[in-house]
Amino acid sequence: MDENNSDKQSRDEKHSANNACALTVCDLSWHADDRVILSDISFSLAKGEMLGIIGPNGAGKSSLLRCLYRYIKPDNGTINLFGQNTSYFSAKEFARQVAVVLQDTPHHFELTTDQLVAIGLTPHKGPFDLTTSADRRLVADALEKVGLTHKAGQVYEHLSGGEKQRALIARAIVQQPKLLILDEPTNHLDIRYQIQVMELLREIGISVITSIHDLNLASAMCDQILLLDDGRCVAHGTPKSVLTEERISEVFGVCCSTQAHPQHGNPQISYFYGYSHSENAHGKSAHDKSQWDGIKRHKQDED
Ligand SMILES: Nc1ncnc2c1ncn2[C@@H]1O[C@H](COP(=O)(O)OP(=O)(O)OP(=O)(O)O)[C@@H](O)[C@H]1O
Repeated sequence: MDENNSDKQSRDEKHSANNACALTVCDLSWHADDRVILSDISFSLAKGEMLGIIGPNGAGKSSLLRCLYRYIKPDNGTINLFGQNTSYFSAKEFARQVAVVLQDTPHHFELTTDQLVAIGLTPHKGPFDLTTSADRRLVADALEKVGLTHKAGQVYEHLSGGEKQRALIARAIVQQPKLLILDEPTNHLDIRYQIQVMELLREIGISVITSIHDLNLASAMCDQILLLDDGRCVAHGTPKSVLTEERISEVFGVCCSTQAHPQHGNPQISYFYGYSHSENAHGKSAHDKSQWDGIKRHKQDED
């Protein structure tokens, strides 16, 4: 009897551990054209947390996201969502659980913004289901969240780049996913909407994985950061643990200094201009820390 109880307890503990962990990626690798693009990537993401994927151009950020949303099939590795291997999900089940916002989206011709946002309802509807007042409310609420209520009836193609981006995020909200994956969602946005969109993504309360180039925005908004370089995970952890001067200099080939942000306390990065490596992160020689330290001391002396 005792043994059964302890078995049950350990099963329950395992179950709740799985539930707390929204996504687990284990040993993921992918190659294309005889070249390794992603190599042995492993990480996990807790329920409700935001993970920022950062790294230089060509590091593999979009490729990793494509594996996660099943656009490409990795050669090796597993991706579990709330303890279930996503490769076994039907397309509809996957769409109920995972929403994706990409940089380049196909043309949506003459759809109005609210019609585009309503597409997010599709995985939850049968082929003959009619639009309900609850559906309309979901769409209206999502448009309000992204500040586009006044554009509801406007043709989506006529929106600005930033408005289109926010409309796509509204569509993802309407989809009510458990995991939201975004590829550089702040690209087209002015600074106000960059902050607003990232804050909105945090407020939704679901697990979010986003690639992002702005390291300061990632530092301010992400719970966890995964730093990729040449298809490998160089570091994974809190912004404070990942965004060190040495690592940023080494991976991105720039000279920088960090200090705690006065509001949130995570690293705020200042870049020194005119000192970047001429070669990119993959081709550059080993990071010469003393060189960067010398430059920083020199700049400080000058000031
Ligand atoms: N289908 C493919 N076939 C061949 N090579 C590919 C393919 N997809 C990606 N790559 C290569 O993999 C590398 C990583 O590309 P990826 O788009 O994932 O990088 P990224 O980190 O998102 O870059 P960026 O910051 O520039 O958007 C690049 O060198 C790219 O050319």
